[in-house]
Amino acid sequence: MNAARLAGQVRIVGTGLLGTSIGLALRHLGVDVILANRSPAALRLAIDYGAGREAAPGDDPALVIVAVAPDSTADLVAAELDAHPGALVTDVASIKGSILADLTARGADVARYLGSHPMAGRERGGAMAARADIFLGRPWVITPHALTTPAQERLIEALALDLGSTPIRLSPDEHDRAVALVSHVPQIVASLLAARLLGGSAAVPALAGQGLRDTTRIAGSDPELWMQILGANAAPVTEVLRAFRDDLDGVVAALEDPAAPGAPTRLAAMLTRGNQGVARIPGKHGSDARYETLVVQVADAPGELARLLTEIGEEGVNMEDLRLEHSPGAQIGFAEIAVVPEAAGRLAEALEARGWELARGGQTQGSTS
Ligand SMILES: NC(=O)c1ccc[n+]([C@@H]2O[C@H](COP(=O)([O-])OP(=O)(O)OC[C@H]3O[C@@H](n4cnc5c(N)ncnc54)[C@H](O)[C@@H]3O)[C@@H](O)[C@H]2O)c1
Ligand SMILES: O=C(O)C(=O)C[C@]1(C(=O)O)C=C[C@@H](O)C=C1
Repeated sequence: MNAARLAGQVRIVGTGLLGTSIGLALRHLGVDVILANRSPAALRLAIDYGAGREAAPGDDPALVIVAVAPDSTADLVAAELDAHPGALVTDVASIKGSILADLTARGADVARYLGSHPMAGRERGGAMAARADIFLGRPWVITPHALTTPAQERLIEALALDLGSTPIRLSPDEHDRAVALVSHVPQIVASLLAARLLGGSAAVPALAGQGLRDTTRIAGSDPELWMQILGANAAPVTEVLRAFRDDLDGVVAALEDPAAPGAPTRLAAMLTRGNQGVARIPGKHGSDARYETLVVQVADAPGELARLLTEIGEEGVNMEDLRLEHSPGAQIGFAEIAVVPEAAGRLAEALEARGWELARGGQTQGSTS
C-alpha cells in the first residue's frame, strides 16, 4: 500500500461511478473514507465493493467530495459546508461556473468550497461501473475563485495526485469554455452520429468497424446526466457548435459538387486540419494506428523505468514505441508503451500480475473508458 498525500478522513457524498471510484482509489492508499448516499442500497453496494465505510458519530472529515448529478451538486455542497464547518468541500461535477454562482447567490460559505473536475469517467454511471484506476494519467481540473487559499488548492492537488491524475488550474469560466470543446460538443457529435444509425436495416450497423466504434462510444452515456451538463453550459457549447455547423456546411457544399473548382482543396483542407487537431491531443501525437498503447504508472525512482523495460522483454514482447509523461509535482510518471495489438492484452495482464499499475484510458487495451 502506498502512502497517501491526503491526511485525515475523506467523506464522499454520492456513491455512483465517480464517488465509488474515488473511494476505491483512496482506500487502496489506506485513507479513511466515509461514504454517504441518499439511496441505502447504493450506499451498501459501494461499501461492499470496499470504497469506504458508513458515517459514524464523531467523524470529522478534513475533505468532503460531493459526487452527485450536476443539478443536485450546489444543494449538497451547501448542506455539507453547514454540516462540516472544519472541512474543505469540493465537487466533481462536469460544469463549474453555475455551481459557484448558485452557492454564492444562496450565501453559502464559499470560502471553504473549491470546485474540481476529473477529466475521467465512463459512459456508464453507478457504483457497478466504478474502478479505482479511471483517474490514472488524466487531467484533474481545479477551479480556484477569489476566496480560495493556496492551502486549499494544495489539498485538492493532493487528492488528484493520490488518484494518479495531473492537477490543472483554471478559473470556473475558463474550465466551462474548455470542456465545451473537449467534452460537451464531442458528446453531442457522438450522439448525433450514432442516431443516424436508427431507422434503417440492422444489417448496416452490423458492418461497423473500429472507426464507428471509436467515434460513438460515448453516445451510450446517460441522457439525464448530459441534459443537466449541456443545460448548465449552454452558451459555450452553442458557440462551439455554431463553428462546427459552419465547417459542416462547408463540407456539404464541397461534396454537392466534388469536382467543382475549389471543392477538392476544401475537402483536403478539412481532412488535414483534422490531422493537425488530433495531433494536439496529448498522448495522441505520433500515435500509430498499427499499435495498441499501454499506459503504465512508473514511480519516479532510480531504476524503475529500466525494470519495466526489462520485464516487458522477459514477457517476450517487442516494444514498438515508448513515450514518457511526467505528472507535474508528482513522484510518478507514465510510460506509454506501443505494442502490436495481439500482444497488448497478454502484456497488460502480465504487467499487472507483476504489480505494475496500468491506466485503463482510451488508448489502453481492454479499456472501456
Ligand atoms: N460519468 C462521468 O464520466 C463523469 C466524469 C467526471 C465527472 N462527472 C460528474 O460526477 C458527478 C457524478 O457523476 P456519476 O457518473 O458518478 O453519477 P452516478 O449517477 O453514477 O452517481 C451519482 C450518485 O449520487 C447519488 N445521489 C444523488 N443525489 C444524492 C443526494 N441528494 N445525496 C446523496 N447521494 C445522492 C445517486 O444515488 C448516485 O449513487 C456528476 O456531477 C458528473 O457531472 C461524471
Ligand atoms: O470517457 C468517458 O466515457 C467520459 O465520460 C469522460 C468525460 C469526457 O468527456 O472526457 C465525460 C464527462 C466528464 O465530465 C468527464 C469526462
